[in-house]
Amino acid sequence: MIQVQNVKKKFEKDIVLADVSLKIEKGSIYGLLGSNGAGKTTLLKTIAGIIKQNNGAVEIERKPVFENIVLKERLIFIPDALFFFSHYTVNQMASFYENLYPNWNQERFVQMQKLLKLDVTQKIQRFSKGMQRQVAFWLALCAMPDYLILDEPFDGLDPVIRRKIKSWIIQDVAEREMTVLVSSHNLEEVEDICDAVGILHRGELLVEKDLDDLKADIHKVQIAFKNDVDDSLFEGLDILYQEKRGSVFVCIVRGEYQQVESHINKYEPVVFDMLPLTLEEIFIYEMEGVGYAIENILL
Ligand SMILES: Nc1ncnc2c1ncn2[C@@H]1O[C@H](COP(=O)(O)OP(=O)(O)OP(=O)(O)O)[C@@H](O)[C@H]1O
Repeated sequence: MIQVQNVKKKFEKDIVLADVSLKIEKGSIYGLLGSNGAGKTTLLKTIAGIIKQNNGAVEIERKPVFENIVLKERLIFIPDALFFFSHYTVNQMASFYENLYPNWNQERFVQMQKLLKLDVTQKIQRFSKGMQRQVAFWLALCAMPDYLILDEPFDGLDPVIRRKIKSWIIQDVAEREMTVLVSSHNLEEVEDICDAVGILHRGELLVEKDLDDLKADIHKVQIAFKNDVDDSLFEGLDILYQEKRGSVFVCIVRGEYQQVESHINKYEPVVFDMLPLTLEEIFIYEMEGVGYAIENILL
């Protein structure tokens, strides 16, 4: 488990992380979203133990991460700007990783090469940007980390490789309870893999949600009635948003599916649809609730 408690980080006088607390359960994938300059990379580097917070605590398995060599053998951070030693081939870089990470899996390295089809004798810096990113994931996943921290990880990967890498990550989470923290500007980019999402804005975590709960608990409802309905219909629902399009009411309702359904059915609607919301729509309504327009925060 990763636990961040009341973390503050300043660069000179600039407060980049104001007072951030979050918890990432073992074997889960957490998406950290936010606009440019929100503080995502700073938070990721703090959690990876690369930089030290000014205040608060960053712990993995209840131990401080900063300068913790034992923990770092089980943690990999893939930054947005990749780093490889110049002139190193994939094989040489793999040997470097093998020395650094005790759980290095050579068998997996060979298997993944068959799928990625990259030349292990090629100098990494001669590869394209997307191919270098493939190498970063390849090496990271062969180090068998218990904690994988990814900063804008999918930029520059083609859709086929992106899907393949996401499925490898999900497999490691499912099979050996790897814990993943991934940052992105883009909700759609991470919504298919994350269990929970937090939105960071100007150094503060605005909302943090478990996605299954969130999706199960919020619905778009379209209803129409033959005659006028009395106000008790809406009073009995937790409505986040409501508009009338002709004779059809369109509402965003929070609540358990069956409860909402049975409440509305009592009023004998002639049209009644309950539709799931996209994650982006859910966040738009949630963020409006706390006074922010999500369009200004995410892509
Ligand atoms: N080493 C540093 N020295 C001084 N200021 C820094 C340093 N690193 C980051 N900052 C500042 O901290 C703020 C947050 O930067 P950070 O890279 O964490 O944001 P981000 O959310 O990852 O942004 P982006 O999505 O654009 O990558 C920015 O204002 C940045 O200028």
